[in-house]
Amino acid sequence: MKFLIFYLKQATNLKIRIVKNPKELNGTKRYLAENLLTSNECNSLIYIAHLFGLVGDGYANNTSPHTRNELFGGITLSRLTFLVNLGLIDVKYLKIIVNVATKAKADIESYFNVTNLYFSYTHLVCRSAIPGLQDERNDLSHSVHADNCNLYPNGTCIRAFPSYTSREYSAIIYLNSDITGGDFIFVADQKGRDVQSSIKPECGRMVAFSSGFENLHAVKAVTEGTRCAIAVWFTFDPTEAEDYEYIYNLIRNDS
Ligand SMILES: O=C(O)CCC(=O)C(=O)O
Ligand SMILES: [Fe+2]
Repeated sequence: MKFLIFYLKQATNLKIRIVKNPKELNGTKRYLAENLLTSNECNSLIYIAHLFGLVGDGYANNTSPHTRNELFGGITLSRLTFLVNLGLIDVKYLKIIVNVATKAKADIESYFNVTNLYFSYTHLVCRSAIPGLQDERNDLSHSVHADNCNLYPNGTCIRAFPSYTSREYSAIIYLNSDITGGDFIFVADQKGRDVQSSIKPECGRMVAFSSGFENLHAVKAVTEGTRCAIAVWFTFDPTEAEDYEYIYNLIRNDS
């Protein structure tokens, strides 16, 4: 038993490993890392997403914001905090998300040599293939886009509303691989034909990148199963920051 506890403690402090640099991913300001989460942590978050995830949460209640062949749902950090405060979810699940988001922030600051990033949005999100709607699919799960600008057919990307203009860096940390499809791709064109690199979701794997036009990306169709991830965006603008201080206090008071 003692050994098991020791092992679990060790496991949650896995050292992040950078496995691909921008060159290996065929672009700039992007990298791939492993070991952000243990398999226990991934399973815990998938459990919470299944139990409490709302279809459309985090997408202004739109159940299929990107493709009608999949259902999107999840839990935003603010709703999770609300449910913890109500006593409906154990604070340990909130801790896992806050820990991984905090690790991702530190890793991104160190990799890109920047300081003073703030969390701007944290979201546990799953996308599920809708059975019966998968035959001859040739759409993407998430079409080609940049995270902080609006991409236009003439190839320009304008940093203006309705895109999230304050986002500077993006991190997607994957929770599972038991799906068909769902690869994340960096692309050089709007149609997503010129793929620069592609990443298979896997528990604890993180793709991190600057949120601008230099990092056009998309998600390939998920044709079987449910693909879950934690998406975190970072900003330099404190007025756009999520209230992590409140959440840190909530966690601290619990332990
Ligand atoms: O889930 C992913 O792999 C990427 C999602 C994404 O690009 C986004 O939400 O902006
Ligand atoms: Fe994105």
